[in-house]
Amino acid sequence: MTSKPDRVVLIGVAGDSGCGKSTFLRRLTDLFGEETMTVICLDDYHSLDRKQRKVAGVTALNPKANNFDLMYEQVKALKNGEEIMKPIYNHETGMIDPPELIKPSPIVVIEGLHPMYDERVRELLDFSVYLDIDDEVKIAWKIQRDMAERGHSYEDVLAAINSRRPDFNAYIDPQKQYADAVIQVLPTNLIPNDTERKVLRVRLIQKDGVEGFEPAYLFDEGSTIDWIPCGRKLTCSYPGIKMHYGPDNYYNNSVSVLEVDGQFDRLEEVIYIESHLSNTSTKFYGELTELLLKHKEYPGSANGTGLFQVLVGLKMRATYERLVGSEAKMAAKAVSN
Ligand SMILES: Nc1ncnc2c1ncn2[C@@H]1O[C@H](COP(=O)(O)OP(=O)(O)OP(=O)(O)O)[C@@H](O)[C@H]1O
Ligand SMILES: O=C(CO)[C@H](O)[C@H](O)COP(=O)(O)O
Repeated sequence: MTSKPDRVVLIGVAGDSGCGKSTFLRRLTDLFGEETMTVICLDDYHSLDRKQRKVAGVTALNPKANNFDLMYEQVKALKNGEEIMKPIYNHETGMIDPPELIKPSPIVVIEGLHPMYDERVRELLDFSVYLDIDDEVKIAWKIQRDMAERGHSYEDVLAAINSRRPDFNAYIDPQKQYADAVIQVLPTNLIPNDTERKVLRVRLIQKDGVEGFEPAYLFDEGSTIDWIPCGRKLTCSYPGIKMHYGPDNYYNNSVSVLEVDGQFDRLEEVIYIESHLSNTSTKFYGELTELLLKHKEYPGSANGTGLFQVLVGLKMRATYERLVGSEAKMAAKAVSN
């Protein structure tokens, strides 16, 4: 991007480490393209490096280890279309590297532990999502990744999760009340006493009454529906698939919840589910399924995490188009007056 964008749309993606933020961002790149989107990892606003945190006895999740004033100033500047010199937190060395120049794109995504923590930063967001992974599932994912790819032992992974829990509960988890959409990942209800955590129950919690955000729904808006789609049009092996849709209350907000428990055997058959969903913000019939099929290999593609990540991505695209479109219309009106 060389020229200053007319309107920068700011998106927040929140979640703990290892909760699927990178996977979600890869799906967003499919929708927006790398040219249109700048991603800022908020780890870069750690004010204490790894050694200093150890000395001070605080985790990276603690606000004391982060510079929210600088985060606010720089995010605001990007939203105003200005360049910034962003610090860099180096995860390999645990130190803070010299800053880098960041130019704004039409879409700026801030992702990490604290996109909605500071009220000033939160107010700047045009759309936000919180990835809420249940502890049991988080442990299973982290163990799979950190043991296979990072050489950690089972005990190391468990100890790391436990040591972060108090600060996670105090500073990260409460942000979900501010999100426009929450993707909640839970153990399945379909297998009694499941310990494998391969089959998941995934809920998409969509805030009602947010300007320009029309929650997706199943069959009939506002009704409560339980649906077993398995049969002639959807192949399901054990333990099957159950879907649910209905209104609910979440942190004193009225929300619309969509839920998928189970796994898709054949991803191309998700078109059957898609054809019963409304307000998906797709541009053509089957776009949601097509986007899912584009990256079968991403973790979660065969369950509700993939489906809802794509759906939230489509909602972000609709927000972007609405804001850019309305700004363009306002500019045209100003010229004609
Ligand atoms: N939907 C999913 N289903 C199953 N496993 C998943 C899913 N999403 C993520 N994972 C697992 O969790 C790991 C972390 O995912 P990802 O890298 O997207 O998370 P992250 O939040 O960006 O992590 P970090 O901040 O630590 O880099 C993946 O390698 C994968 O093993
Ligand atoms: O929660 C995290 C976000 O990714 C990291 O633990 C945090 O950024 C500190 O990084 P490191 O463990 O590499 O020092």
